[in-house]
Amino acid sequence: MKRKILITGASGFVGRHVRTALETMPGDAEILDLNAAEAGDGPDIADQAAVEAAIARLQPDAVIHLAAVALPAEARDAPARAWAVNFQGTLNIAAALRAHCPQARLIFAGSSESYGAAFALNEGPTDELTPLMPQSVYAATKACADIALGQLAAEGFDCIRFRPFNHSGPGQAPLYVVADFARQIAEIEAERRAPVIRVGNLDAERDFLDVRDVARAYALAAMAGAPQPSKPPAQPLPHSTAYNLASGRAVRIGAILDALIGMSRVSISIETDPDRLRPADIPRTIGDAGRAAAAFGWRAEIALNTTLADVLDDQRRQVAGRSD
Ligand SMILES: C[C@H]1O[C@H](OP(=O)(O)OP(=O)(O)OC[C@H]2O[C@@H](n3cnc4c(=O)[nH]c(N)nc43)[C@H](O)[C@@H]2O)[C@@H](O)[C@@H](O)C1=O
Repeated sequence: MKRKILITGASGFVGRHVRTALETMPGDAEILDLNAAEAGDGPDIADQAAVEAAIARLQPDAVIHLAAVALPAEARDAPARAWAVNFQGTLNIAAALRAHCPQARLIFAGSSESYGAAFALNEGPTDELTPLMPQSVYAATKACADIALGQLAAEGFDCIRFRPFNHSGPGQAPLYVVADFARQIAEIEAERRAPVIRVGNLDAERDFLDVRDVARAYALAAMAGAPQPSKPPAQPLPHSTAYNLASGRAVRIGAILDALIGMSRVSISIETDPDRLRPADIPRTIGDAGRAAAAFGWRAEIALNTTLADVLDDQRRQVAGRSD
């Protein structure tokens, strides 16, 4: 029997990698794409009736819920929309599952940003028992959805709350730091921009992952417990639990910039752009992903230099493909 996996936000950056992860994983997944299954762009997840109708009709075994206002700056500029999508939208999906497919599992893409000010409480890696102390609108919407799902999980709802740390990879929009720097370098190499790269806060330190490692965690969680014909059943995941997805080490944004410039064939100077500095930027994030390792054997596998090289190549291809 195929396991029906519904992905919200399937056509987004992470969604495309989740689809690939599911397709290459043992077990038999039928991928349902909420975007493609519906007319146009699919139901607005903030629209409860539309979400309910879609879930009642599709009857998924698991939902990987990725659809979100994912850019912190966008959430800051349109907070009502960010709350409607990230918080109310998540509750809508949970409510629809409970009403129409109570056996289904919800996999929630939360965020390390939810820990916010609490990162400063820890010297070393932050684990899942650290309080959520969000500092931005984006982080608050994700933290509240995480807490609300934790409450439903305590009542027996099958829900896995992931808290992924920063992740990058091919296909990421050049609005996020790695793809942003890579895009500027690719444009400089193509002589479409002066050899000056514009940057924000280079002193921030982040625990970076490759999106393909994150996508594998979501796919594993969706497939766990699914029958696998020629193998023993996958280790069932403990329910009702939050999991960090992290590498366990922090890298200075300045080091990411240096590594990307080091991969380039041109000479580039650096200029701080005050518009890229944020009102409240967490100085340092490091995650402890020991719980995910113990529960289902997940570890970050792809080296940061591989991610950076792949993102730079991806941006070079995109810049070369542009006619302007
Ligand atoms: C975990 C979290 O991860 C993402 O949110 P983000 O952390 O805001 O991502 P970012 O790549 O824009 O910033 C990372 C760091 O890099 C610094 N930084 C310096 N200079 C530039 C710069 O020039 N551009 C950008 N974008 N950032 C810069 C910036 O100040 C920050 O400290 C989302 O996926 C979100 O959905 C999510 O959940």
